Amino acid sequence: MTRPPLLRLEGETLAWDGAAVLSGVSLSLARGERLVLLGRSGSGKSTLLNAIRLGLEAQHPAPRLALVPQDPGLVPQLSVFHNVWMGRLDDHSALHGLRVLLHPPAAARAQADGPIARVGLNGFARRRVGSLSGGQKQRTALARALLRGGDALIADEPVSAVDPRQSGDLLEALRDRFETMVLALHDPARALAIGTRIIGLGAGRILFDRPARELSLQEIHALYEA
Ligand SMILES: Nc1ncnc2c1ncn2[C@@H]1O[C@H](COP(=O)(O)OP(=O)(O)OP(=O)(O)O)[C@@H](O)[C@H]1O
Repeated sequence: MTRPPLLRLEGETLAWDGAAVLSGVSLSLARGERLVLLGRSGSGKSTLLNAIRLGLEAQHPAPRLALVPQDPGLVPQLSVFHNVWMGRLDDHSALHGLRVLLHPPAAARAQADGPIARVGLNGFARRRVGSLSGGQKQRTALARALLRGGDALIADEPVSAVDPRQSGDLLEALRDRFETMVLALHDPARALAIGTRIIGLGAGRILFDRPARELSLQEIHALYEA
């Protein structure tokens, strides 16, 4: 028996302050898909990602989501551990969360160690996030998502600040953790390597929505030309 899609959008117009960014947006998202959004800067990748997130959050029951926004919303004054552990804050009462943040117990530190190591931040758990490089901050946000887990990951250019070798490894870590992913990426080769399905955006609409295995790099590069 096929399971119903997690989300279906039908002929939607996505707009900010009344100005349409994307028109005629129709898509469905099934469990197990790794959907990658590609397009030039300003083509609407974040806008579509946001609409997908809102659509998923409106479901009953809503799937558990892990989010990696473009601005990852880390707290610079707090340590890597604290920021990573915040991925689980809503799993506990506010009081328990505060207690862990004030006096992290060994068990909480141990839970965060795996994701911190997986993103290559071994030995950084006690470092203040404000003292990290851009790529290290981005990896902290990825560790937070890995610790959180969930039914789907929604991530906006989650590896834009790390070098190409690391970015492939980090995307694999996300793939191993999340059955379903929706990613905005700016690297077509990475998109083809990680995605099961690619949506190309341009001219205020979805230009194509196709299985990754059917797409060539040349077809994707056309999105960025002229
Ligand atoms: N919060 C917002 N408020 C108003 N307009 C916005 C907002 N976010 C995006 N836009 C507008 O929507 C359009 C598409 O932006 P969006 O961020 O979705 O593109 P993108 O493809 O993700 O770009 P980039 O690759 O540069 O991140 C742009 O014209 C942008 O100015």
